[in-house]
Amino acid sequence: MAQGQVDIVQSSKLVRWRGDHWNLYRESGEKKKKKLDLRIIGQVDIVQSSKKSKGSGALIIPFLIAVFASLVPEYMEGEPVNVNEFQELARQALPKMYYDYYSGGAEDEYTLKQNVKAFQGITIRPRILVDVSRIDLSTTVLGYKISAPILIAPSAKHKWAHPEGEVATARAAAACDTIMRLLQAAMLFGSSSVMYSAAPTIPVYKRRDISANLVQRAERCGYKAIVLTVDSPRLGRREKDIKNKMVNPQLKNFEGLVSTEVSTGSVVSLSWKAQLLGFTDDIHDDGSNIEGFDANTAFDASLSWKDIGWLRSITNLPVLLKGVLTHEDAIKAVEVGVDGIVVSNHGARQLDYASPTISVLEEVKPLILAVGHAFTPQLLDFST
Ligand SMILES: Cc1cc2nc3c(=O)[nH]c(=O)nc-3n(C[C@H](O)[C@H](O)[C@H](O)COP(=O)(O)O)c2cc1C
Repeated sequence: MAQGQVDIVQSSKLVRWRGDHWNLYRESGEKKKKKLDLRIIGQVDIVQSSKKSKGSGALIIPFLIAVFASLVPEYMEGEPVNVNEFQELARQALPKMYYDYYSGGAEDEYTLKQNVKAFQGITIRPRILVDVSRIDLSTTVLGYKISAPILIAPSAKHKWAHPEGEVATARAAAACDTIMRLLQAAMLFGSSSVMYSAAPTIPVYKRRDISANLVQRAERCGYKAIVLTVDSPRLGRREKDIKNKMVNPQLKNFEGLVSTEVSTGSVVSLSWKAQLLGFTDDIHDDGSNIEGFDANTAFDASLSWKDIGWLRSITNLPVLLKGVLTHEDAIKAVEVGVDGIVVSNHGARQLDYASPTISVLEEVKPLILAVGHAFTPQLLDFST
C-alpha cells in the first residue's frame, strides 16, 4: 500500500496512511494557509505483515469494512478482535448511506437474517487426539492453489470505504494467497500485476458489445476466469438505499470503453443510458461512468440458459455462474457446459425470502468443494 499519500477526512478526524499503520489526527488549531494544524490522536495497525506479504500489501479481513472500521479505535476497548467488532466500528466510522449499502439486504432483510442464523445452526463435531501440529487448509479452485477455502466475493464500491478501493482488496487477496473475484464495475485497466488470480464478475448488458468488451479486457489483463452473476437480471429492492436516496459514484474505471462525443452534464449521463439501453449508436458519453448507470434498465433481463453459449463462445477463459441456489439449476449449469458454479443468494441483496446460502449447500451435496461456495463440475457426482 502506498505510504503517506492518502488523506481522508472522516468526521473531525484526518487519517493518514503511514506504511504499517494509520495515523489519526484531529485539527487542534487554526488553519494556517490551508495547512492544518494537526494533533495525532491515535495510531492503528491494520496490517498484519507476514514475511511473505511484507511490502506487498495489507491483510485486510474482511476487506473493506475492516479497513475503515480500523479508523476509529477510540470507540473500542482495545483492538477489534473479530469480524463483528470490525463491523460495529465500520458502522460508527462510515457515513450512514455507505454503511447501509454495504450491510443491507433486500426488502424485509429476512434472508439476510437467515443467512447468519443458518450458519449459527451449524455446529462442529470435534474429533480428539488428532495431530494438529501442522494444519494445512489449502485447496484448489479451478486448478489454482489457495491457502484456505476462503475467497473474496465480488462486491461493489470499495472506494467508499477506502481511497485505494479494489486495489487494496486485491493486495489483501494476494497476501492471503487466495482468489479475488472483482466486480465488473471496478475492473481496473492494467491491474493484473497486483492480482494473485482474479475472476471478474460481469452482468450481461442489453448492449452485448459492452459485455464482450469487458470480457476481452479481462482476458487481456490476465484474469483467470469469468464469473457471470445470474441472480441479478433486475436489481434487488434495497429499501435502505431507497430511503438514503443512494447515488452511484461516477468513477473513471472504464475510460475508453465507449467512444466519446457529447460532453455536458446531464446530457452525458442520459446519452450513456441511451447507449446501454440500445436506443442509439450515434450518441456517446465520456465512456467512463459505467458504474453510474441504472442497472435495472441496462442489464438484460431476458438473459436465459441459451445465452450462456454466447458467453462461452467469446472467451477461452473458464466461465462460472454465480447465484445458483438449487440442485436443478446446478445440473443445468453443467449441461450448458460452464466450468463451475458459485452457490449464492447474493448476500441476501437480491431476492428476499430466498434460501440461506449455507443451507443450499446441503441441497447440492455431495457437490461441494469449498466453503467459498465454488466447485468445479468435473467433481460433481449427480448419482446420489
Ligand atoms: C456491498 C456488497 C456489494 C455486492 N455487490 C455484488 C455485485 O455487484 N455482484 C455480485 O455478483 N455480488 C455482489 N455482492 C454479493 C457477494 O458477492 C456475495 O455473494 C455475498 O456477499 C455473500 O453471499 P453468498 O454467500 O450468498 O454468496 C455484494 C455483496 C456486498 C456485501
